[in-house]
Amino acid sequence: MTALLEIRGLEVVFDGFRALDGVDLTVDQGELRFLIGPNGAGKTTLIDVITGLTRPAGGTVAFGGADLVGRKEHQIVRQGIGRTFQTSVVFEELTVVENLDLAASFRRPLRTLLRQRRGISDTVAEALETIGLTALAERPAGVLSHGQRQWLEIGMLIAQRPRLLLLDEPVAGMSRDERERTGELLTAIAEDHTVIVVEHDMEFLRRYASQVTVLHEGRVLVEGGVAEVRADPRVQEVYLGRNREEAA
Ligand SMILES: Nc1ncnc2c1ncn2[C@@H]1O[C@H](COP(=O)(O)OP(=O)(O)OP(=O)(O)O)[C@@H](O)[C@H]1O
Repeated sequence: MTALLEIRGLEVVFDGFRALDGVDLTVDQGELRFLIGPNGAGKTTLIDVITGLTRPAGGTVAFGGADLVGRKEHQIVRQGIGRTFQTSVVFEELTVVENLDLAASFRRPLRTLLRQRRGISDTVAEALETIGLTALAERPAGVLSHGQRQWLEIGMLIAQRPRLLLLDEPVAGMSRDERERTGELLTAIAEDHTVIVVEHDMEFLRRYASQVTVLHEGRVLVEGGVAEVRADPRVQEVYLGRNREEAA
């Protein structure tokens, strides 16, 4: 496998506090990697550095061989990195398909955009099918349930055809059924994308993760297969401590 993302010695300092303290992370092309860690471990900060929102004090972030440090957010999006945010980016008054179309359009020249207005592009149709919202395509996004809205956001990312997707707590606030559907969605997406998922939900992790990186106090504590990571005493201590019985 080839490394798509190679992070070395990453450091982020906020007012003297080291939020990331020498993080190394390699994610191969086609991988589905889960990133976990207790509150304040640095997970969101790491995603923020990869996407250009936060500038590191030191270290390198190579994506497809090119260094991303110092690039602007929109340049990084154009390089092929898409992320979800904790806050929604869906336009409620637009339909599901219009939201997808808008997301897809950012790479298309204006002429193509106008031509394709009359029908759904293949990219949008594919995204719609992947997220399972075809039946709701013409409904305004404002009527969607919390789970459906999260899937739409994932669909909007896919429609931009990224090489790397970064998903920040995709099952937060979801019902059991929605979690299950999200797990299946992630598995499907991971077949042809590289995906990094930040997730707190241990049950979700147990069911859908294979490779896991555990962050703790701004460093990588442990990395490996999900079973191995869950069984690691250091992980149990810092992360699963409060769920030790469940983790056993
Ligand atoms: N802009 C900022 N200014 C100062 N400190 C910050 C800033 N952003 C994050 N931090 C601090 O950096 C540390 C890492 O935060 P981060 O949000 O990356 O953790 P996390 O692993 O995503 O946690 P959570 O699971 O709670 O989302 C925390 O102690 C946080 O308070």
